[in-house]
Amino acid sequence: MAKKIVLLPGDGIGPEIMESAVRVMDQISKSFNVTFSYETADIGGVAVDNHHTPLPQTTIEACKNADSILLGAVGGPKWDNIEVSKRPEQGLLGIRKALNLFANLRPIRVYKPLVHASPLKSDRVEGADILIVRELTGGLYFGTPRERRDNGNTVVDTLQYTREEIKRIMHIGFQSAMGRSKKLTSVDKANVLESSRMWREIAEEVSKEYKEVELEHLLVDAAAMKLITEPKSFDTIVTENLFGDILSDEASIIPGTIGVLASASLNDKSLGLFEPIHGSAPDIAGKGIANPISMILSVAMMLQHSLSMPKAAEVIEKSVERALDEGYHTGDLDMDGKVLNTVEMTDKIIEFMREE
Ligand SMILES: NC(=O)c1ccc[n+]([C@@H]2O[C@H](COP(=O)([O-])OP(=O)(O)OC[C@H]3O[C@@H](n4cnc5c(N)ncnc54)[C@H](O)[C@@H]3O)[C@@H](O)[C@H]2O)c1
Ligand SMILES: CC(C)[C@H](C(=O)O)[C@@H](O)C(=O)O
Ligand SMILES: [Mg+2]
Repeated sequence: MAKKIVLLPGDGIGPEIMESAVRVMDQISKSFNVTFSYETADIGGVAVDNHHTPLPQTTIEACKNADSILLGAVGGPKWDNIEVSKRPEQGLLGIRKALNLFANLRPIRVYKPLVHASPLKSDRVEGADILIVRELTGGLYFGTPRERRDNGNTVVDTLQYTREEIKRIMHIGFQSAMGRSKKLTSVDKANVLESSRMWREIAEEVSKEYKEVELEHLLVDAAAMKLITEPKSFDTIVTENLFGDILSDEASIIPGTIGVLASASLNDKSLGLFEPIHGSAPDIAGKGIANPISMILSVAMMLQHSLSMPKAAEVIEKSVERALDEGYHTGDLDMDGKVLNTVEMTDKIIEFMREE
């Protein structure tokens, strides 16, 4: 039976790179003799324009009935000054919450050809391979109250976590570390925040169930520094929502561009949403020059984590690596070789997929 994939292209470069994703899926379909059926739905700014809301009910329903979901990106200057409930980002936060996608996996791998694309010294980044496990449905992003008070002169955001929310993401962190090199760094701000002190307590508690995993705690400010100075000292990182957001963009310095970083957002069933970690890149949208690799590797993560097709995921990863290895890249990467646009880069990757 056909696997039902919901496509949420969104805004800015979202639709441009989603086109690459679908072409890659079509190639997988041919090579592995599987059928995918696609349903495209609106989210973010385009949904505000078409439906007056960044997350139409029809989009939520389509996602709930899907085998898997691919998302491009949301947001852009056009919608920056509209009322908060209509901001495109609310669509993304809303779908994460509606589907209970609490576990966000953000791998950072330095493919060999990217070693020289990084602004960091080559010997520091060569071989770096990190997985950031970001809690995605709690913390400052969702706590209430969140409001202006005192005639707009005071503002409140709330950082709230339940024990259960911390425990379940901690298990994902330990399980991920078990499948890697069995080292887990839990990042918090326990010298200041009560939420972080509870986070640390729970990390210790859960660690008793994973005796083989070496657990270390690191304060987020020090983690931010060490990520750049000693990226290879990290393996798996588990952290709360906001810290994970910031650290994962920072980590894009390691491979040299945010345009190659993909992510998986999973719930406790098998449903997942797969998307680049970057945004809608308004500065390059419409120019056809966006790096499609973040989106193409999101397809690979979907095949691996949600559709039980690890071999197909591997074919994609190998082809991406080969394209970079042969010097083909988009303009966001500072490396030798040939600069291609989005469509040409996708063509190259698909050409190599056919040869796998
Ligand atoms: N998941 C998401 O949908 C998501 C994530 C982050 C930001 N946003 C939204 O996107 C909008 C723009 O945000 P921003 O500019 O701060 O961050 P951004 O990630 O969109 O862009 C940051 C920089 O990275 C570059 N970049 C990003 N993706 C690229 C790619 N695939 N290829 C080449 N270059 C790429 C951009 O050109 C820009 O210079 C905002 O509205 C923001 O809220 C959405
Ligand atoms: C657009 C925004 C809501 C989102 C986040 O902060 O989670 C983005 O930055 C991300 O990293 O996916
Ligand atoms: Mg972010």
